[in-house]
Amino acid sequence: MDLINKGVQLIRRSTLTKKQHQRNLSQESDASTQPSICKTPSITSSITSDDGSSYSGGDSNVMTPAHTPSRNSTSSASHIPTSITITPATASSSTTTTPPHSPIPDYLSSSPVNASPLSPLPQTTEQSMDGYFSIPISSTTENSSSTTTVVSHLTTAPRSPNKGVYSPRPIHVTRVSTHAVPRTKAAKDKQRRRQHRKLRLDDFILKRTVGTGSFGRVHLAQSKVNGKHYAIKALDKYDVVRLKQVEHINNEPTILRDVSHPFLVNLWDAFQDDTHLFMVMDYVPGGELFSILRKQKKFSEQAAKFYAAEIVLALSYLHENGIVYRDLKPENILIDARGHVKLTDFGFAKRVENVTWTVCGTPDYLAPEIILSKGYTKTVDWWGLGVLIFEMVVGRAPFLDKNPVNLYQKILECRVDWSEDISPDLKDLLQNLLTCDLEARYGSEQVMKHKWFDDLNFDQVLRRKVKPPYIPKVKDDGDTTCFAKYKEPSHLYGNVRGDPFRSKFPAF
Ligand SMILES: Nc1ncnc2c1ncn2[C@@H]1O[C@H](COP(=O)(O)OP(=O)(O)OP(=O)(O)O)[C@@H](O)[C@H]1O
Repeated sequence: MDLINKGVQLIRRSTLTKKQHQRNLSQESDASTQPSICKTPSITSSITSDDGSSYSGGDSNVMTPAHTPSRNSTSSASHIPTSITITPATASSSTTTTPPHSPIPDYLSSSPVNASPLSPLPQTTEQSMDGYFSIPISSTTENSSSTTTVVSHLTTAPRSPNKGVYSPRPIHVTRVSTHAVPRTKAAKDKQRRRQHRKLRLDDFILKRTVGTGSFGRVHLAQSKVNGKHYAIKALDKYDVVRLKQVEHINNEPTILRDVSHPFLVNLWDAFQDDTHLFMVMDYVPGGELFSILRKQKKFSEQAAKFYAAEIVLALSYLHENGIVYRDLKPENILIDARGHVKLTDFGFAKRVENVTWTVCGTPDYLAPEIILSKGYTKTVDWWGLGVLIFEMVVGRAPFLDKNPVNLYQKILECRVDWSEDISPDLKDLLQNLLTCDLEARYGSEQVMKHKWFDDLNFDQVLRRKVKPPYIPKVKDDGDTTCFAKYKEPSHLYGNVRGDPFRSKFPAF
């Protein structure tokens, strides 16, 4: 009981610290249409014992203020329908017997990895709406074992940078990889990402903001080399340091560089200038699952099953690679042009050998073992999956209370506010995910074999062969209609000033 009080007190302190920053959708212009769910900010804090000492093994030893979001959106995404036709999954009825293991097998030829920002597009290559390009990077060969410098063959043409109009220009691309031919698709993807020089802001035309977070914003950006669109997350170094998030922020590119999976966002590079940190990712044009859920209010079980299955595979891949994600929520699930998911925001993801202690995540989604300040493992992500599925099907989180202390008590007692909307099979699955008994809580294999997923073939899911319930209407790879509008900053990046923080961010 002592431990519970300590945990709840810790959360209370943490929550109050961040309350002033807390924003939710009621601040958006179309607040009248919002359902009962709100965008919930992520929090982080290390566990400090009564005597003030820190538990070893945590991410940081200091009680940190919240990982505070500031979503300054001024209107909601315009293209998301208020009702979507949910088509049952088209996969065969057989259940997967072998859960897909890391690394991603070769048969995933339709790689989710996009064209490199420095890779010119051959004129014969058609730009695909989901960002798939089947071109090799530049004119290098994959099994070359030496470092070569190549020059693309694009013709020079005048650009209109101010209007953001793309015209190709030649660029020198240095091949830095000298590795042997990669054996797997994942390895190939990783190698492709290393095959260009370090990116810089000047390689892109920065366009509108598509999302905001605690320390900065995510821009749509267009490569000056190939005209393709990317997402650039820009974070203010000063804020990151002030809010003691240096380690988390370094974790994000470090982990993203190491992963490659159809349902994870792809990172091309991370770099910094004097004032900001930048991450260049594939742009995922369908917007947040959160926005779709908000407009829909809730999903049919069949639709929820589709999203859940893709997330199950993403989490399983991360766990097999020793990574715990720790911030599962609809805000962090993006929808690509074909309607498949891309998990983004790896700010809380961490390589975990055994257990970790940091209190981080989003209040509604916090697992009991995190609140209890117990060491925890990847089991927290399976708890998060339970909360996510519940929220998709019911339209609200399973544990709700305006008072954070009561909310955490409910979580600790696993007092789920069940709904009639849930089928017996799903209830059984959720009871095995939303359980405080860590030994009993389902993991990857048990989830995939559960009867709720009986009509879904996970091999088909992994191959992106199951038909998504909702396909966003995007007209080109830089379409932003699925994203809310945000107030743009008056001045952008590139200020040159003394930079005392550069060495704190080796991952950039
Ligand atoms: N690759 C992407 N393509 C399109 N939009 C993106 C992409 N990455 C992020 N976004 C948008 O930007 C928003 C903020 O991104 P992200 O969550 O990574 O930032 P953050 O600073 O870590 O946020 P928070 O502080 O809430 O954790 C996302 O919710 C999403 O709407």
